[in-house]
Amino acid sequence: MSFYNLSIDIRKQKCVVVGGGRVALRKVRKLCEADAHVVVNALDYLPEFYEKPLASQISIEQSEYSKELLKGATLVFAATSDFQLNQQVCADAKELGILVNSVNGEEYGSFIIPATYSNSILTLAITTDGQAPLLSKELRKYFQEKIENVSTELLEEIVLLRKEMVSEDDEKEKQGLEEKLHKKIKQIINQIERV
Ligand SMILES: C[C@@]1(CC(=O)O)c2cc3[nH]c(cc4nc(cc5[nH]c(cc(n2)[C@H]1CCC(=O)O)[C@@](C)(CC(=O)O)[C@@H]5CCC(=O)O)C(CC(=O)O)=C4CCC(=O)O)c(CCC(=O)O)c3CC(=O)O
Ligand SMILES: NC(=O)C1=CN([C@@H]2O[C@H](COP(=O)(O)OP(=O)(O)OC[C@H]3O[C@@H](n4cnc5c(N)ncnc54)[C@H](O)[C@@H]3O)[C@@H](O)[C@H]2O)C=CC1
Repeated sequence: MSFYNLSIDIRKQKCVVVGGGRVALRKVRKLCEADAHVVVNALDYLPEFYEKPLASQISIEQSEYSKELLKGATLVFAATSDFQLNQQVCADAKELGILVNSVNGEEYGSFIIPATYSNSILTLAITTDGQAPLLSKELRKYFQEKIENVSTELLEEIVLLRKEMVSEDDEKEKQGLEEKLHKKIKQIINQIERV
């Protein structure tokens, strides 16, 4: 199967995660990092769900699953250990026209989650189109270590330089800024290669 990748602005959007275990927790944490409005539905939860700061960022619906819970959601996650229930959540979300992720694999939901690492400017995302999640995780760790070494100041300089370049009308000046930009990018690559 081939996928189309995107980065979505999910701030304040309702996202429903069905499940209260280890995998659900991982999906919830990532959604909170992106400032989503996270509703978690399960009968029992790992203690981490009740710990701060996570507890104050999510709404816990401690009840049996019902399709009603999905209404108005932008994204849904079927993340329980009950395969049948996950299938039901996927079917309900699809019926409501909502994109859904299934922890049972790429063939059941409509999207999958890559292994990611983000600093303020750079985001690394690795996926195997569902075929080898552990490989995604281990490569994420490998590249994360390299990217963590990149200086924030240098990244910020690049962002500024790019802004200047885009708003510069004089062609010659623009070219000069582009050359500077390429030099800074080369410095970034050198920093990555040093690790
Ligand atoms: C399709 C997908 C759907 C989705 O969840 O979106 C999916 C599916 C499945 N994962 C399974 C197992 C494991 N998944 C992990 C870890 C991660 N899994 C993630 C994503 C994805 N997993 C999507 C595809 C991503 C891609 O394209 O590569 C990561 C990257 C992102 C995240 O979850 O946030 C996160 C690493 C985060 C990080 O550290 O960066 C580990 C390791 C661990 O937990 O430490 C194991 C155990 C080792 C193993 O089994 O390989 C199983 C079998 C379950 C069973 O045994 O029943 C299935 C179902 C199946 O394959 O049938
Ligand atoms: N996609 C991924 O990244 C991964 C997926 N998995 C899959 O995800 C599943 C969940 O794994 P974990 O979170 O580690 O399990 P877990 O045992 O920690 O949590 C399971 C959760 O499902 C809930 N649940 C189970 N049956 C339910 C029901 N009938 N109604 C309501 N809630 C119910 C439980 O209350 C619990 O909160 C595994 O069974 C496995 O198939 C496992 C590892 C990684």
